Amino acid sequence: MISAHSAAAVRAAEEPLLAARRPLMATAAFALATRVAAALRREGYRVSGSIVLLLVGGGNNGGDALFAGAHLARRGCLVHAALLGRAHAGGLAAATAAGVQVHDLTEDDDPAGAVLELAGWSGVWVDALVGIGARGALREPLARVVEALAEERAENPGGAIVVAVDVPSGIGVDDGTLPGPVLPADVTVTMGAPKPGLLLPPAADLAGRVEVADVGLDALDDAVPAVCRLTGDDVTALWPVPGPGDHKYTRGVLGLVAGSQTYPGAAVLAAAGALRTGLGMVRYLGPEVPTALVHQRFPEVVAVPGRVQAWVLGPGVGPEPSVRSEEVGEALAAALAAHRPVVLDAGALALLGETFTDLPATVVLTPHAGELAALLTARGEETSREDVEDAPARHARLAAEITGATVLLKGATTVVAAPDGPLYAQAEATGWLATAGAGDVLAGMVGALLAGYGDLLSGELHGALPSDGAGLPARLAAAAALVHGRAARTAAGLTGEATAGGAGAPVTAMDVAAAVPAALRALLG
Ligand SMILES: NC(=O)C1=CN([C@@H]2O[C@H](COP(=O)(O)OP(=O)(O)OC[C@H]3O[C@@H](n4cnc5c(N)ncnc54)[C@H](OP(=O)(O)O)[C@@H]3O)[C@@H](O)[C@H]2O)[C@H](O)CC1
Ligand SMILES: [K+]
Repeated sequence: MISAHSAAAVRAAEEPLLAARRPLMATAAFALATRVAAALRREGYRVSGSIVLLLVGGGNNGGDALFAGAHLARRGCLVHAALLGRAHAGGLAAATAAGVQVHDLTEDDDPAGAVLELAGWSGVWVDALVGIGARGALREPLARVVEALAEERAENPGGAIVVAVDVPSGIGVDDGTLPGPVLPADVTVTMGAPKPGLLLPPAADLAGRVEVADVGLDALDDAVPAVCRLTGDDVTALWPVPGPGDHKYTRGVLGLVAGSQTYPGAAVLAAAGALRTGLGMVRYLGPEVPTALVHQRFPEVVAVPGRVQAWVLGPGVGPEPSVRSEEVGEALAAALAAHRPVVLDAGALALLGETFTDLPATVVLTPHAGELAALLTARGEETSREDVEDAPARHARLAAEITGATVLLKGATTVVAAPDGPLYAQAEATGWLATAGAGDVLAGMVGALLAGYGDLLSGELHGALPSDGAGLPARLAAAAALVHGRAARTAAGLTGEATAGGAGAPVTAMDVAAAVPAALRALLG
């Protein structure tokens, strides 16, 4: 699992080390210099003779860069430091002594112009304007400098390598927002632990490859992270693998109230997602047309009421009141009365405006940005789709707090929030996954996992959730998002790992469901 910690948690972890006079900045700077050199070599450049431009702000973030610049100068780099704030005194002294050429632009009439000129000769730009000490959007003149560099980079994408120190300057460190201009990085060398903004959209998209420099912040090992990203190993540990003694009720039965006469296909897609995820049985309850379609594709689905351990309600049901949405409401009331975990998708989300106001975290909402905006607005928090897209984590958390439910916000990076505990941010998806029906498949997958843990989540097995059980629905939802993304990559002809390159090819939602077993095989072995 990749764990990100807030700026405050990192400072708290630093405190005792700084009090004990541990040379954190020296460690950070050495790691930064090493990573800059590695980035140069990866691009096929020699370290010695490369020209490096340090963009130095007035805090310790700039200090890291100045000390790193001294190391790089000693390794034969030609290092320029553009000072855009009152520079860290020790760092400046070390840099000057090592032969770094210092350009004090604090009083310059046109600092953006001066920086652009230096940037034009340089093979690496080290962004050390602000780190975790940033408050809000970059102020002038930093904003202008960053805008000019970002424009230059956009026009000349194969140009300099951009290395951000700790975070790309100016991102919302704790919430992943972009309050103002930010220079996109190729590499972010982050100190001690990733910061939430390096995992959360939209800021995470500007961080490039995130490399963690170990500066010995051991206290973070025991701290609850602010944001997590599950990796394949976490999913392997979490996925319910049946043993020889299992039968369909121990594996989990999922009740599915999805699809309508208007949108019958969603029933098939949600059933496909659930069945490919692996569970004991899908019990489908719906009108004639979707039932026939489901049976045509999956004869194993049972279409009569009976015992169920978790529910998926709403895919393929419109948001407007209808007979079908009433059925969804009745199923939700029954599921809640039986303390069963539930996934609420599409039309089911529209029920949460006035009724079902106080939900347990075992209810997982799976909105996209527009649906989340509508839900929040219906709950008195006027919100647009753009508001959600600008700050997905904040809005997912707000919806979780207001409803009590776990919220899986779909997007290129899927964010999962519970009313408390860490957020999850899963970024396995490929652009090909943005296709009709992919959300129905995901709802079925989350439902199947909840069904697998259904008796546990209902408190039936142990009378109570295990100690980490409060976060279990969020973890399961994040695991489903990971496998959904990897299945899409597999179906698109890409390798399962999100870091691998290649363009791939289009996929349908059914292709994604069909590729879930292959994605799982790669994970479960
Ligand atoms: N603590 C340590 O020994 C270590 C820290 N590391 C690195 O340090 C930074 C955090 O350093 P800090 O000095 O606390 O803060 P920053 O450098 O991130 O930023 C502070 C300066 O930035 C100015 N500022 C703040 N917000 C803005 C803004 N929106 N626009 C422009 N300028 C801004 C601020 O000026 P003020 O006038 O607002 O006070 C400061 O000048 C951390 O990120 C690490 O890189 C080491 O890595 C480990 C040791
Ligand atoms: K920075």
